[in-house]
Amino acid sequence: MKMILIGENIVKSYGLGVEKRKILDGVSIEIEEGDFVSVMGPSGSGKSTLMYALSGMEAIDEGRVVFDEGDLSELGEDQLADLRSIKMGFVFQQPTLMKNLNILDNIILPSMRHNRKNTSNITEKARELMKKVGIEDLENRDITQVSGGQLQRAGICRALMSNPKMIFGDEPTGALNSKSAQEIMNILSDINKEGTTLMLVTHDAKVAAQSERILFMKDGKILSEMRLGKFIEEDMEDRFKKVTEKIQEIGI
Ligand SMILES: Nc1ncnc2c1ncn2[C@@H]1O[C@H](COP(=O)(O)OP(=O)(O)OP(=O)(O)O)[C@@H](O)[C@H]1O
Repeated sequence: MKMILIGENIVKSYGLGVEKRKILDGVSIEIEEGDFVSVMGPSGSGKSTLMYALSGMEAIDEGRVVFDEGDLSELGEDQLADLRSIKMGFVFQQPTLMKNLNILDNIILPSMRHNRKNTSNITEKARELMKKVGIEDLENRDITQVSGGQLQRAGICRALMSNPKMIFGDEPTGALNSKSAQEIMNILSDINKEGTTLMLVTHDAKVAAQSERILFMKDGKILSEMRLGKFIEEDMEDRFKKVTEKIQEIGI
């Protein structure tokens, strides 16, 4: 299987002089195309920083990141921005949508940067995605007129507009009630089943239990890894138990 993402010995510090703190302390990671990886760990352990380092959002101090066979250190800022907007998709806890635009326009806005001429194709694609995630009737709504779960669905549509190879999710279900959270997880799982690689940072054992692999981080290092294999709904209870036991065992 082809590796979509390789991180080798990543070191990243924040701050200067006596304030300098190592946030990633020699992290190595390999993610196969089509994989679904969750990252768990205590608050401040470096999970989000790892995600930003792997997606080229944050420069690293040492080590190497290779995404889709390209070394990120060889790319300039503009090339990195292009890579992120074409081959990667991002879903955050709270989607950052524009208040003065309706849901549809928010979804298509980032795609206009690359494809100004073909707006009808872009709109068609956005409507197709909105249908897929069940918000097709909300395109004219203001972002203040929809629920948190609906807003997150719009965020997912926006992330999928460029058919990215990989989706990075930083607590994508963190702000949602458990029903909406599971609905978002079902959407993300379906996207993964269709071949998109998925990496999620989460505090939620139920979310992590639905992934194929879990990386457990502490103090800027990957402490251990759990391989759960492809998610099967019937195994949820077992998987959840395994994850919670591991969390207790390693004390995170
Ligand atoms: N831009 C920054 N400048 C300085 N320090 C930062 C910066 N971003 C993150 N940090 C610090 O790095 C550490 C790791 O942050 P990070 O967000 O990666 O942790 P996390 O494991 O994702 O935590 P959480 O679960 O709370 O989101 C924290 O102590 C944080 O305060």
